[in-house]
Amino acid sequence: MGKAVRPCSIGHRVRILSNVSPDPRAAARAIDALRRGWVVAVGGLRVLAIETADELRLAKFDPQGSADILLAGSRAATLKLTNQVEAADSARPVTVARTPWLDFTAALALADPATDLANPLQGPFRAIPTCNADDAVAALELARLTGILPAFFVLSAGEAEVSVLPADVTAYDSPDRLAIVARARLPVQSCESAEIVAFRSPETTSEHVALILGKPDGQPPLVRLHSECLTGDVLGSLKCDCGPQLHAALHEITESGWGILLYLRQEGRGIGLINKLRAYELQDQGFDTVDANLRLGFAIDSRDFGVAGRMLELLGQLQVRLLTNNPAKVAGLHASGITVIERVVHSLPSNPHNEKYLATKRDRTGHQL
Ligand SMILES: Nc1nc2c(ncn2[C@@H]2O[C@H](COP(=O)(O)OP(=O)(O)OP(=O)(O)O)[C@@H](O)[C@H]2O)c(=O)[nH]1
Ligand SMILES: [Zn+2]
Repeated sequence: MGKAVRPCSIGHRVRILSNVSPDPRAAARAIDALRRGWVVAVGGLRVLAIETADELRLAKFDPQGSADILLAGSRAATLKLTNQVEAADSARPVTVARTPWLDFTAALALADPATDLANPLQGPFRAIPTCNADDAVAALELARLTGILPAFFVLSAGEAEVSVLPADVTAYDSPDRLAIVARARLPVQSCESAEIVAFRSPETTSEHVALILGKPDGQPPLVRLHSECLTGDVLGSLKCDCGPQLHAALHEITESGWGILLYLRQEGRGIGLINKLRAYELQDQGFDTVDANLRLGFAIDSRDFGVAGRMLELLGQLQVRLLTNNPAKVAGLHASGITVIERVVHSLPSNPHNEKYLATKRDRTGHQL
């Protein structure tokens, strides 16, 4: 099957706007719109998220039935579509040409891996060059920030109620505008004199917190970056090690004299609760935590630890001892100007449900135990 030569028609009208400074609020509007199933212009593309669309919305968006499908590279690789394009990773968009048999139901099956094993896909499907690649990358990033599947019906520019540019998306996700907004005394089991400090930025809904345990004594604090895990932290899930790690960190920090636990709203390594639960469903089918993320069309880990760096900077702590097995956390803090003077191993006993998960972290994501 050869590659189709289909010209990309660039949306000049929207492109002209790229001279103005980035507007993170435009990204916030776009996230809201995608969640509600509305059409969004991302640069020179118009997209309709497959997950939040339906037959009627699709017919209105695309009366001719000519909208192609935009997928993340790692999802396309799962669908064996990447042999038709250059090597793909999750961040690299792949466009699938629309065909008469690619109706709404078929598009949903391309977007959602839940039924891959039960219903082999009907094809043939054909990958074609992606128009406005930067805009397509920004659309995929918006899907992650929205917590929906990274898959869209896509048309070139035209009317849309909401429009956003790639630079707006980057500005939205930047920790630069994070600020301290509230702080209060919070006695906790491990430390009665703890203080909680809450952070947020004007556009995002993520409210990160720091728990300061003990009194600063002039020494670099022992710090734990904890990424949100509703299932592990609150419900006591045995599938991961988050709950025990959280509680052990609170005690270890208190015992060390003083330190800080950063509770980062990065559920599911940044893909959100719903997508994490989709990954769990795939894990029930036999895929490990890494492959499950890739099959969904996400990176293995979407977290940006710059947010933690910014929080430590706002707390005036530029040197830390870090409780982690994850070298990416050390590198992420370094990249945001925080010196990690020591990495302290943070391993807890496994249980029969998380043994494989912990082995995958060691073998596939470079965790050092
Ligand atoms: N996508 C996805 N996220 C998961 C899965 N299991 C746990 N998580 C998320 O992974 C994050 C837990 O990571 P952390 O404990 O902060 O850190 P880590 O990368 O394991 O590194 P350590 O500091 O060594 O513990 C939380 O956001 C969890 O919700 C999974 O199977 N899939
Ligand atoms: Zn967890």
